[in-house]
Amino acid sequence: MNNSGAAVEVTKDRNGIDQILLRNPRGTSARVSLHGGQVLSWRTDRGEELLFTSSKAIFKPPYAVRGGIPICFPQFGQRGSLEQHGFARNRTWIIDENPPPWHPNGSNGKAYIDLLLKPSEDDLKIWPHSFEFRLRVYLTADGNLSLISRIRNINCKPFSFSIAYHTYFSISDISEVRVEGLETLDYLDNLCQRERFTEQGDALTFESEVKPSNGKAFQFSESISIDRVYLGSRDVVAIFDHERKRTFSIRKEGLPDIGVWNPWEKKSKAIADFGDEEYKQMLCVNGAAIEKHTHSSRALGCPFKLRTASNANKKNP
Ligand SMILES: O=P(O)(O)OC[C@H]1O[C@H](O)[C@H](O)[C@@H](O)[C@@H]1O
Repeated sequence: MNNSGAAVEVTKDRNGIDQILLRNPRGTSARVSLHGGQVLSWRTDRGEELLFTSSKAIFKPPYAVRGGIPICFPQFGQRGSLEQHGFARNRTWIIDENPPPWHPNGSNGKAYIDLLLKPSEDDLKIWPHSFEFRLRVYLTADGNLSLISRIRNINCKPFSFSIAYHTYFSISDISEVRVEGLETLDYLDNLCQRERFTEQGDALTFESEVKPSNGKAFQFSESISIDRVYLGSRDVVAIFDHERKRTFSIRKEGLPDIGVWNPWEKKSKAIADFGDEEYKQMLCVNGAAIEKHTHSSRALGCPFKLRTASNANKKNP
């Protein structure tokens, strides 16, 4: 516990993997696993969980955890030669015991942890670029959850990568939510071989079937799903959950794009990773950068920041 009342505790999960519990002075908490450097939980001071995790999630390698905030790196989706979403979500990260300092007073009231990932020799065989990935996860004094990533190029040879914070938000029901901030943007539809379309609606809703943008029928019957990457989006996107009267505001920096995914698709491969109809209780809205380059320098790269706030963290007046 530091003098502002913020606490950081390292414990082991039931598979013996270290996890870090962050708690801010008002009782908001977050849990981060070294498996994947993945945030698995973000709770209000009343104990309400704000992130979704599947009841079928497996919390140990070689499985990626279905829920929380997987870090997709060095590849987001299938745009590259690696396995889907890259390997970072499947590796064991370490805690940096001597993290770089915050700017003066920057850590006030914050509960935070710095994690590091460096490639193993096996990683270098499939992706021959030396890097150090530094992830800082923190809870602010008012309960917002923030992630900041910096990628350092270690051997000076420039490389490209993509990155995403694949955030599984917990929602009441997919038909009860709307997403604002994506209006008029162009997006790539993964359900149409990444063809480019322009968002027409005022806000994104899921009340009825979301068809592939080219209007063609799904290849499966009964398919309802969304899987898009919105390009060059505004830095604030909001999810409104009408039934729970809850709003999530997602503020990103250094991340030009936003992925939106819900596998409401009865025959989607991912469906097997969810309990009965559980996929209706989550929506992934992912701050992403589908194309980034490092320069030939060992300097820390520009930060990728994601801050999520929820009105569920606000005290009742
Ligand atoms: O099943 P996973 O590898 O965790 O991926 C889950 C989903 O991630 C992203 O949102 C992709 O755009 C989807 O196509 C993919 O299905």
